[in-house]
Amino acid sequence: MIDMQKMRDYRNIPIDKVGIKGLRYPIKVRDKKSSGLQSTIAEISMYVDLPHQCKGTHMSRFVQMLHTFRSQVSLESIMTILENMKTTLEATSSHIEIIFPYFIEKKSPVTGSKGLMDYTCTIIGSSHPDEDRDMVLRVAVPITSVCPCSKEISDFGAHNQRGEVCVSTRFKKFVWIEDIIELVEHAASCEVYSVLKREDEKHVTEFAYNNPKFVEDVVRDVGKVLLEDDNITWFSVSAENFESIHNHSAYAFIEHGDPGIHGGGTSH
Ligand SMILES: Nc1nc2c(ncn2[C@@H]2O[C@H](COP(=O)(O)OP(=O)(O)OP(=O)(O)O)[C@@H](O)[C@H]2O)c(=O)[nH]1
Repeated sequence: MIDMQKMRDYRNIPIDKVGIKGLRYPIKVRDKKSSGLQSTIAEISMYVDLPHQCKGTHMSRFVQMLHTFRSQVSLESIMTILENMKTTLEATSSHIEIIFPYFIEKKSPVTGSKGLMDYTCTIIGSSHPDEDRDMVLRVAVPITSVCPCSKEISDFGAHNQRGEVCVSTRFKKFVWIEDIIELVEHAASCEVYSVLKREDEKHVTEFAYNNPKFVEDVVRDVGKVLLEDDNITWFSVSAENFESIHNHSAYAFIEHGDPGIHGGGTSH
């Protein structure tokens, strides 16, 4: 059978990233609360570089290789997967993006009603020639925000909305997803819950009203804590409020630290 991918290409153009995108796959992620592993379904993209003289990469090998890891796909195994990708695909660099919902059981603030909150997390890893590696963990956290300006100028009420804060980090040791979520939720006007009874709803409404925040306040409050954390070598924080009085969002972004030679391109 002819192997098209193995044929020669004459255009003299190397390819930076080629591979598979959006493959759904079960993974396990370390769960701080249970001290065990949480099973979830990820959407995985895997790429390698391709030299100018090669016509095509071998797409089937990405999936075959991933399958050898099966339920071992996790934060800890990513670097091994990246190295395996380079060997299996005969490449000099490899790149993986894993997007998954991470679930945390939360109790409502007054009645203690339990429900699962989902947080979208992304792990971006890459391996380059000479063992040069990079990994970014990104966590998106929904929040409630009350506008300080609206509260100040209005005779009663203040506009409030759901927002999303995205924290991306490069780090020396392991980082718990739960710790990033907690940090962001503390910086919000109020955190978001999946279950709220009427007593809870009264509490979160008043709590948020007493704690108004601009998007600027949120990114600064999150950034201040990350700056004090020795384990974090680089971070970015974005806050987007889906404004209830506009048909556009309010947005703020900060980035700090050394993103390494790979730049801050994976920031938000
Ligand atoms: N490179 C490349 N492959 C594609 C493209 N579209 C489909 N394919 C894949 O080509 C694959 C088959 O090629 P290979 O992965 O090289 O399969 P193979 O030659 O049987 O496997 P090896 O012997 O391991 O190289 C199929 O899985 C298709 O999904 C494309 O645009 N580019």
